[in-house]
Amino acid sequence: MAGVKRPFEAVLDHDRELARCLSPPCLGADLSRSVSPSPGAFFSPHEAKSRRQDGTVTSLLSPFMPTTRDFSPDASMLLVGIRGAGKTTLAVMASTAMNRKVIDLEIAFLRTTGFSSTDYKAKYGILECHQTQAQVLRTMLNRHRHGYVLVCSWMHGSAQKALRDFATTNPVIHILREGAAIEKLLQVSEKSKVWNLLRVSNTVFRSSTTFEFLNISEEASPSKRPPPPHLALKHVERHFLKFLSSIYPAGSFPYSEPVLPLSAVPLEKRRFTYAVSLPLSDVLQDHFDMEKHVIGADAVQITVDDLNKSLIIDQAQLSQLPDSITAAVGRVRRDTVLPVIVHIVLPSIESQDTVKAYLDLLWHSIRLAPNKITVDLRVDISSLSAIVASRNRTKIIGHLSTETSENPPWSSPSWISFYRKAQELECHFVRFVRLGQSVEDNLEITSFRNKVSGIKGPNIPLISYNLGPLGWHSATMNQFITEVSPDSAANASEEPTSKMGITTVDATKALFASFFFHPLQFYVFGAYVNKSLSPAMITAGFNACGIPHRYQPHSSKSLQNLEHLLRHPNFGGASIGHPFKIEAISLTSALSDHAKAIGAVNTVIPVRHLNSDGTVPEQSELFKTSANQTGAIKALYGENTDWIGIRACIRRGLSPANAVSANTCGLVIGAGGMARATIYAMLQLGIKDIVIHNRTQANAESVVSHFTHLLEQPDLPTPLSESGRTRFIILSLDEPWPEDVRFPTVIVSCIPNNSLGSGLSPRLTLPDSWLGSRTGGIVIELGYTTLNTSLLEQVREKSKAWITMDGLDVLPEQGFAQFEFFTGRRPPRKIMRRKVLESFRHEEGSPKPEAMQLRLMHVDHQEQY
Ligand SMILES: O=C1C[C@@](O)(C(=O)O)C[C@@H](O)[C@@H]1O
Repeated sequence: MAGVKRPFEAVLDHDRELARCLSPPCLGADLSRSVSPSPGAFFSPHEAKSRRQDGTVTSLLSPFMPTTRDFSPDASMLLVGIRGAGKTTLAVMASTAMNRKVIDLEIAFLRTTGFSSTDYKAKYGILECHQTQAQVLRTMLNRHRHGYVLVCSWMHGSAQKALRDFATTNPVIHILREGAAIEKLLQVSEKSKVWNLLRVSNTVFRSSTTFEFLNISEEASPSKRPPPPHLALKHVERHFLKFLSSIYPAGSFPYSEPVLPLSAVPLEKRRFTYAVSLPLSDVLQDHFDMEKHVIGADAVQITVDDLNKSLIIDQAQLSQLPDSITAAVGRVRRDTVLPVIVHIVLPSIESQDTVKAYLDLLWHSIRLAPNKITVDLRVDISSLSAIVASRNRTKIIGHLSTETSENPPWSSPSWISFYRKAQELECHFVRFVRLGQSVEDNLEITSFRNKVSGIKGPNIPLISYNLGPLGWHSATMNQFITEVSPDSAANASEEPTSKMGITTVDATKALFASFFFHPLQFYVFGAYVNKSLSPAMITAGFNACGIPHRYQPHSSKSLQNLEHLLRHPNFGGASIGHPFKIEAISLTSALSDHAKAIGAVNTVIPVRHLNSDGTVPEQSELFKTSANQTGAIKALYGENTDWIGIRACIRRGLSPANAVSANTCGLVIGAGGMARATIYAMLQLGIKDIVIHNRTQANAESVVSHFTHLLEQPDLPTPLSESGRTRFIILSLDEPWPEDVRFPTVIVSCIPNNSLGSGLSPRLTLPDSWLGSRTGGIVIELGYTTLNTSLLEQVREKSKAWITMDGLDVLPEQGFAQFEFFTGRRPPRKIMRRKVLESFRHEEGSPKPEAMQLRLMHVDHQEQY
């Protein structure tokens, strides 16, 4: 739905009025002056005043932070921001994902008064218009507290008051866009007006909203090649849903929750997890290659170390920091699947100016809903506790770092008193780091950890280690969320500085070198896997992360003679290929819920420790006890990652116009193990009409009966529990498309297209009448031996609205999940995707070389689901 758009001049008139009402010392807003923006900024640095005439520093922001921020899953959200920020598009995305209605306040105003805001203002004057808008706003907010997405761009005082009241019970989100993008979008000749409007609106909305989301536009960056059009909106959609899921309680987005295995295991529950520390200025660089910097990391820490510099050097620079932090959090959240930590460095507590600026930045950062934020434990408890109380779902790391040679030893009681302070603040983690001064410091830290574990009160997980070369040992041995430098930094600097930390690759290599981790042997098993691309792909991942495991293909006529490989103490795990995916269940002692539901496995991992009652531990435990360890194998655990790969490709390829709704239909071709994984992926995405075509009707019937039975089970986990009226329909090619079923927008062909099985490359095409979707859809051919299948050619000829994908798209996606099971580490996605494309050798149906080149180029834009 589209909002009522006001002419741009009307927007400016309105905001000129508004600027007059704003309090001068804090904002320094004067729309009559023109400013020239600096690239990437939301407003001009020279205009924002933060130092008063008398020399005292005022608050950079007016923190508005209601403490009640525990929203119910159905709490309506209100999106506010200026025209052009993309509120309506985002509202539609949220409404589809959460199954809610959108209400545009401009339309509500028109319906209530019979006038648009502009006409009403012309007829009754500006004050009357503002009052009526505020009334409409209050009425609509009161009536629609649950189950809606509301959109509003009114900024005047009475509207702001209504926003603040609503924010005490519901999420009120300020939507921003970079100045360059708004400028381009609105095509206004006087650019300074746009920049001034942005400056004012940011200040206004920051004082009446609880959250802020930067709607990053790819076109805002002139140096970056834009992604293909069908992907541009997907990036925005994924980014926004990821942001919303950090605000709403877990489970609020049943069809878009993260499904990668490590996403379900908190960083502190795994062994050796790393937060790669990226300086704010690096993240904001135009050509910043995010993946290169986060290889092997489990979280990304944005380190804001600009406070000292800014206060001394440049007030204007300081005033830009909130915008920069917003932009950096946006980029990291959009470009990775990793949790985001914001770490603002407080250089000194002697200067009140610095502490004040520090607190302002903390208030601001909490608005961005990062997964974690650090608070410096030197700051007084009353200032920090207000921030902690407003944290919503953000976890708090009580932080203390001493980097000078006078820093107190670990035996000093001051560390213990800071730990107690963190307990009082109800921090979720404590992080203590100090410059290592002797090798003995690494031993002292162990006794310090023991001392902490004896402290009365809540047992807050402790992250503690020594910095610098003398501290590397303790940093490597720290169990979770160790701060590390990006690998690229190590490569760039020939002589590591004393403060430079270890990288994830260094740490991983050190764990293997010191026998904490052991090199293991992995396989892909199948009847004919000599040409499998998995070995090249997974090995590329191992190498990039500094992991010395080996992965090899092993073709075999049967699974029965593999026992010696599966029970070898060095066995690390295996991918299971065609035709063993169902039979491989018989090798396992326990299956994941997904593998059980699908009735097929494609991943087997060893279990080295059983529970005391002899059962296999929870999946999350396996990462800790079995990954990267040799030793006697007590059992095998079976998982299915094919559905994760198929789900990721469907999500990536479905345009917002084809977003899954109650009537979406999926068509599955085939009835083997991959067809089962596909049906399961469709159910997980909320597709409720599933049509199956298979040459042998009896096999299709058995698949349908399998899933019908599954959906009848009580206590199904979400989102399967939502699949109430799911219909399964078996159709043969000579039948017409059923009248009461929408044309399919998701088509997945699961026929193996290598020279196995049927012995045929598929020549299958669908009746033209089945391809009736006017908005096209996505067709995925799961095989990758033959890329240009008849089906893919058929839909490509039909219309550009059909997006086609093949096994070269699905293989890495399922491989990422497998890599996590095999190593307990996040996969380097681009490297693995690239390796698959580079290693591919076609059997027939040669893809044009330039087509492959194009695919390699697009690897940069592929979504991270
Ligand atoms: O289906 C496949 C392909 C595969 O078997 C291969 O040969 O690379 C690897 C499996 O993990 C995956 O499920």
